[in-house]
Amino acid sequence: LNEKLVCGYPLSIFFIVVNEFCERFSYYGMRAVLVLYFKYFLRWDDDLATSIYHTFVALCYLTPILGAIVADSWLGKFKTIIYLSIVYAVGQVAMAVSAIHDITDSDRDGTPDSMTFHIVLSMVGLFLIALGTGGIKPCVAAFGGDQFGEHQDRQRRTFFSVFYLCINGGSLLSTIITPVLRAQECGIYSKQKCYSLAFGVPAALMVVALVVFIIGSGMYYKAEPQGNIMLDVCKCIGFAIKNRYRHRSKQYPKRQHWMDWAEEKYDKLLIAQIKMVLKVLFLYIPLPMFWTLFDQKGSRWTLQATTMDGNFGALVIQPDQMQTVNPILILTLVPIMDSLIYPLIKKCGLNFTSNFYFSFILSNFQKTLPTFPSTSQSQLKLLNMGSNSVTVKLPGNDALILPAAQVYPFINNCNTKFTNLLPEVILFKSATNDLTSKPQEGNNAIRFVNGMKTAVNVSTAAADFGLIEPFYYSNYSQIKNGKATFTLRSGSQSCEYSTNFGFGSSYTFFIHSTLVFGSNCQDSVTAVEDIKPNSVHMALQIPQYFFITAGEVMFSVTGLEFSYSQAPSNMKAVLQAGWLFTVAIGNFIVLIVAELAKIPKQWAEYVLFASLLVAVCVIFSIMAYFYTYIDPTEIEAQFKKKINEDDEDDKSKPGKAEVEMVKRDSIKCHDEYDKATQTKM
Ligand SMILES: C[C@H](N)C(=O)N[C@@H](CCCCN)C(=O)O
Repeated sequence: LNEKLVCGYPLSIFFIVVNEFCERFSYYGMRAVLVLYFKYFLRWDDDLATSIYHTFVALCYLTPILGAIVADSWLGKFKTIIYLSIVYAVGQVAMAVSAIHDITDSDRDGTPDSMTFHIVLSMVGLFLIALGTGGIKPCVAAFGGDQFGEHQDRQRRTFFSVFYLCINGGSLLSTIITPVLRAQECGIYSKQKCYSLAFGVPAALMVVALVVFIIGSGMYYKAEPQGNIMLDVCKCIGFAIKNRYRHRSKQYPKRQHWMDWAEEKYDKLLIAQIKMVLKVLFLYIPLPMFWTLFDQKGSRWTLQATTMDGNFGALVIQPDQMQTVNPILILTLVPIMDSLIYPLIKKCGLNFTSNFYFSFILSNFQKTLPTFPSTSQSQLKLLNMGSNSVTVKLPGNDALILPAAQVYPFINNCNTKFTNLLPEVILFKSATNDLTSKPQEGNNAIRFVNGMKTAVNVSTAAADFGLIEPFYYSNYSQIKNGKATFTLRSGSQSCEYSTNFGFGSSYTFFIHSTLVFGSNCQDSVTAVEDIKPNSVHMALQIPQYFFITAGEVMFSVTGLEFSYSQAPSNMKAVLQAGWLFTVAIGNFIVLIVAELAKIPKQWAEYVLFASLLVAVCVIFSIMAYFYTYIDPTEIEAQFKKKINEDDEDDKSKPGKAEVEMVKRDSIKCHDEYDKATQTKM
């Protein structure tokens, strides 16, 4: 093993933890902005964005099985990590390139002309990333563990804690940084949200991760591939099922466990080890439901944050930055749990690792959208541009008093004819480009109506509304939250109008006919709220993050330890892959619900998930209650002792010992065992 020690730790593990930090930065940084990239760059709806996001996450947790097989039976962990990291980095670069809108923006209007190119490239990129990140996942942690000798148990445990903190450190930094990069504007011909930079930095970090890992190359202990234990396990289970089926008639005596039907061909130790694994895998059945809720942080919760108010005083939080709450809480909760809560619970005589906990999603809902006309209706807006109130009578409706400089939104059936309106009342039918949904990414959609008899030019530092003809209105422009000052210009004369914006609102500003340029035009513009600003604060997501993270600390960290401690020595990787597989299933459940169930109300979907988790928790508690802890090392030692004793006996029986030797090695040499038993017959 590694000779170079620093403070009692092999020097090589420093390269491994730095590699993990950079790799997790790369993964979580890209993941943080992914759903917004789908929605705002590829222009997918919420359900499609959520589905593709969860398909990707599910794929990331299916590929560990592939990585474990390649590493164990062919390349070894070191080479597998190197090769798959290259695939991973290429995938990240493909994502960054796919987000450059200028590549296909031949008319230079800021939107890609061939969306297919961007979709195909980003899907290829995501596939390569899933292959890379999932493939190396079971290898990196195990490779780190391999660097410690038998006598370094304490150091190995500390390594795994530091490893988990590195995961969350990388995740924390990247979920702060990449949303900031995404919010920047960049481009060659036109400026757009900088998704290419938000994906480019994670790509660079993956290259750094690879380089750091290669630098440590000379210092690692590289265990040789041990043969494919996963294949052996599958073959043994397959044989047991086949053999049980062949001997289904009542004339054959029953065996204690169905796996015992593999005894004719397979070693008793392997069978005992498989029984241990199956026992744990059975306990895993309810687990995917936790991941179903947990992994919605990156999809539904981020989309929910886009409709919320992110103003934290001195700090304005981007919707995707809310995901940082999870690693911040992990970094604070894990030390608190480890040093305070767990020892306290232990003192009370409870075995904590046997308990799994759950969290509920506290969903908050908001209604800041107005009632929009149905397909059989149209929307009218009445604007009194005069200086006195007027009474308006619309056919089939009561007379209404419309105060000066006020707008009245009115929904009616398309066929109604309006006549005899007072000349100072402007009647305009909402144009097809009226907003019917919240403006993108917490921005405000603003337009102007010119009630003057002369054309007016309106602009701000961020947007130009152009020249608005008399009694016409401009197109919408996106304005960020905070104070905005609009300059209204007619010929050489101008005046300024300032107002404050929140998040996600839409306003129509009416320029009065009475406006006098050169004076203060603050009182000559009326703001009419078409869509209310986001009224629910993003801080309300913090409790739901707290609960889900508390669940993660108690469930994920203890679950990992549980999987490791209950796995036979040669099947630790098998169970790690099984554990990660539950994450994949969890993401498939979101996929099924988002795509197939199509629950119209978001709150109903949240309630469904929370109820399912409660039900699963009850079932899981019952299963956990009946689970009896085992000590795999003890069981394996007993088997080995028995084999040694049998060996001693067999030495005195010439001929038989040779056959039994072959039988013992049958995990790897089934064919030899078959031949040996045939010879014996
Ligand atoms: C960042 C997050 N708190 C974390 O620690 N993630 C772990 C486990 C993820 C399991 C399912 N998404 C990681 O290895 O990234």
